[in-house]
Amino acid sequence: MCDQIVLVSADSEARRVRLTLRASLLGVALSAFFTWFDFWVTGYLFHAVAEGSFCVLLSWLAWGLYRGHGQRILPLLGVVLAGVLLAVLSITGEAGDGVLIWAALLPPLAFFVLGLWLGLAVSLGFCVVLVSILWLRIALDPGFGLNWLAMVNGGGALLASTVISLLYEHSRAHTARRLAHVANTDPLTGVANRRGFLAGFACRMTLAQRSRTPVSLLLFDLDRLKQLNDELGHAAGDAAIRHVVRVIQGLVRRQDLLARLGGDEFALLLPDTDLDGAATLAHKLRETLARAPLEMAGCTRALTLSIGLAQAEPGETDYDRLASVADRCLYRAKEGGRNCVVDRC
Ligand SMILES: Nc1nc2c(ncn2[C@@H]2O[C@H](COP(=O)(O)OP(=O)(O)OP(=O)(O)O)[C@@H](O)[C@H]2O)c(=O)[nH]1
Repeated sequence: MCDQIVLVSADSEARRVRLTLRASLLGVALSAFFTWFDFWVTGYLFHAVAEGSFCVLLSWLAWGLYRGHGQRILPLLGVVLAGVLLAVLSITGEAGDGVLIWAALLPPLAFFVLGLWLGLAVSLGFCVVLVSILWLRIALDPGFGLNWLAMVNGGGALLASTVISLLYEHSRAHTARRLAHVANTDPLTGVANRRGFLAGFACRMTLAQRSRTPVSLLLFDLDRLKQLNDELGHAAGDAAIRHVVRVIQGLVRRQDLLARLGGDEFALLLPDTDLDGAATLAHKLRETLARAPLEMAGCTRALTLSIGLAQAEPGETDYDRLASVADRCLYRAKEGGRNCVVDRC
């Protein structure tokens, strides 16, 4: 639930809802115009009534989205309404063959507003329902104002626009996931970077607040990386950073959040863990790393960590205070000679 990609996709869902609200407002303006146009200029009363009803329903939908209600169900309702309107226009045949082509607008709208799977379901459902009703009408009533050729053209356009929208939405969603991954991940180690950590932090703290469980933070820093870089080269320093991450990943739980904040500084957020539990884990990390030396550039080096700890206050969701306590402890660990854990400061 607190996965960074999930968080970013929730963010893009919120953006989608905002765009849907704007599109609805545009739809309100357009349908109001066509209601007036068909009522006063063309005299198509049936169309004027349909467009007027659409305008009222769309205004209600836009108002709901504006108030932040039903952000899942209202967009679906909006697309279904648009489908019904397009189907009614196409099925009546009053405006002739040409109007069927407007049905091809529904798939792009559905994919944009509802995303990949719901968009696909609604688009295919619309294709099946519309084509079946039109086929029945043509079969039962040869005088109906639509011919087979118009039907094949309209059905083809509808199917083509479904396939194009599907391909587009699939590639858009893939690119969004990829970008989210790159933006939130440290390329050297594959764990979260500072940005990913802060997103995951906010989500875990909110869950902990709800469940009233303790959360602790470890800040740790690899000891004497500069010296290692100078002696064995930058590639060996990189290997040391990756080794630390590998060792720690073997010791933490799925719900813990490990991140490289920058350079040789790391953070580990431990949900459902108090300060004593965090201190036990911190000692284990330090000892395990010290017992797992890394072979690099032809020699074996034991790596050590300095670790500072802090436990969040009940109800606390702010990163800065928690990080400043853990950072103070980390500073003391470095001052105290490195390769140690400081849990109270
Ligand atoms: N190889 C490598 N080195 C890095 C990377 N990022 C930062 N560094 C180096 O890591 C060193 C970190 O230095 P410090 O944390 O100040 O000090 P330290 O040598 O680790 O010593 P203490 O932290 O005081 O124990 C700097 O020399 C940085 O240039 C990286 O991605 N790869």
